[in-house]
Amino acid sequence: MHPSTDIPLTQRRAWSPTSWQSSPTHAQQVLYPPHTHPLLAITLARLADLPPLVNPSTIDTVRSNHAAAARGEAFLLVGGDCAESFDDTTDAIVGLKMDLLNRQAEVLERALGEKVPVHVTARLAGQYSKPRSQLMETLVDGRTVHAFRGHNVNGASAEDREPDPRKLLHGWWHALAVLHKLSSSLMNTDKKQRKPIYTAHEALHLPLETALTTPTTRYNTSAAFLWIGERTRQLDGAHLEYARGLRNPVGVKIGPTTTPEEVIAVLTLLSGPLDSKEGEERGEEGKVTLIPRLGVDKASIVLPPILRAIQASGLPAPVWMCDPCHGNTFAVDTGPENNGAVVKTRCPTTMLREVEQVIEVLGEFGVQLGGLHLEQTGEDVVECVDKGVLFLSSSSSSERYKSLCDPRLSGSQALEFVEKVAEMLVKARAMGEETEKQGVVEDEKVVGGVREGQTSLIRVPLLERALRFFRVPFAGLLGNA
Ligand SMILES: O=C[C@H](O)[C@H](O)COP(=O)(O)O
Ligand SMILES: C=C(OP(=O)(O)O)C(=O)O
Ligand SMILES: [Mn+2]
Repeated sequence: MHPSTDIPLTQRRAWSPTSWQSSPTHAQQVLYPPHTHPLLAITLARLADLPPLVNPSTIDTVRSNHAAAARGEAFLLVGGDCAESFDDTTDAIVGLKMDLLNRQAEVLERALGEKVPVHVTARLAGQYSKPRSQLMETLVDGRTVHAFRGHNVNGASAEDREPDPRKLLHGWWHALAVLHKLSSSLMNTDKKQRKPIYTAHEALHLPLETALTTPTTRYNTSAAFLWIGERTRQLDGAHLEYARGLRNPVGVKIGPTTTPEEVIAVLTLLSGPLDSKEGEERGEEGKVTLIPRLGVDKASIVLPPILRAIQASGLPAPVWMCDPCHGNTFAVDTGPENNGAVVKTRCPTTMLREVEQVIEVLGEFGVQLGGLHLEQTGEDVVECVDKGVLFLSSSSSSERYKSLCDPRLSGSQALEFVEKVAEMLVKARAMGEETEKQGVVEDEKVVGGVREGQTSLIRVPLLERALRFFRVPFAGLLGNA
């Protein structure tokens, strides 16, 4: 799925916001009908003329937050919808999302203390373009239509599936409205909003992202943080070519089939320099955020070779941000009461186990988890469940499954989830400190030449203790909704 045909840097052309156009777009291109191409061109030109949605100085701040997270000196919380809806650009719904993120940040801050500031980023104000497993969908009436690709592209209703370029401009205005709420809340005198909420989305729709990128200064001014999805991170592909030139910090999702070679190639590519001649700066730590989304019980198999390869590479340290959502999605049939509707769901306890496992494996390599990436909403939805059924026979419960794409944790589930993750992080950090002290003692013991020249900390004997240390009680965790 991800060919390791990396193009050596020496063969790459100079980067520009459009240099990706000479690389293959392996998957997920939006196929606009030919009759809309003139309108697409006009729309993209209009978008390129609009003012920045996010100020470059904000992007610089976020980049330094990510550098701190890569060093273990900050924690990044990212949360929001799978597919943000234009219909949710309301004061109430955006407000609920903000309240949830603020409460989660408070929980994490209380747990991690002053030495580890928590920075909050929302999948908001631009998370309007979606990759899909199947780009076309056959409806019950036999018609084949485009799959829903996010409100930037088409509508969720079967009648509105033709990609429409005008939606890109609508997306810009919705993003502006949401950003206005985010920034004006900081000015409220009641001080409920204590810290900025930055914005992020998947850099999927390359023509759009290009239009919103400043050519000389290389900022994508539509969000502070952008990520490349699991389906579009091909090493020779257009998405990574686009991302490698950005000044914004960039995330890369990594699924269970990811190899160490791929990760090293991704980090090398995104850590610059931009071409063989320029003498450009090398990317700093935290420029890249690796976002494992492995699925439960995969971390101990997939991550160790990757961590080993990174530690041996001398490349700038990435942020490690766990997405426990995308590897743990499954479909359920909701039964005859709901006309046999099949919907996607996730079990919060399974997701939590993935976070625990990722923290544990990172800890074995002396690395702290630097961030958490959740699909969530502040609303009281029923989309993820641990036990029981998703839809009860009453229509009120099916009305509470509202997601346009993947299932989200409800506000109460997401808060409880972060409370549990905070406990895990505290334990992991305590373990890390203990291991480091132990490492110093070990190092002192070897001075004198017995193992001179060996700089690695001796972690293996501590592993067993670490595993015992980690057990977090799960009982009674996260009931339905
Ligand atoms: O959010 C991620 C993807 O867009 C989503 O998981 C794809 O879902 P699908 O498999 O239903 O297309
Ligand atoms: C598409 C997404 O995830 P992934 O690329 O990990 O499947 C997402 O985060 O919405
Ligand atoms: Mn999703």
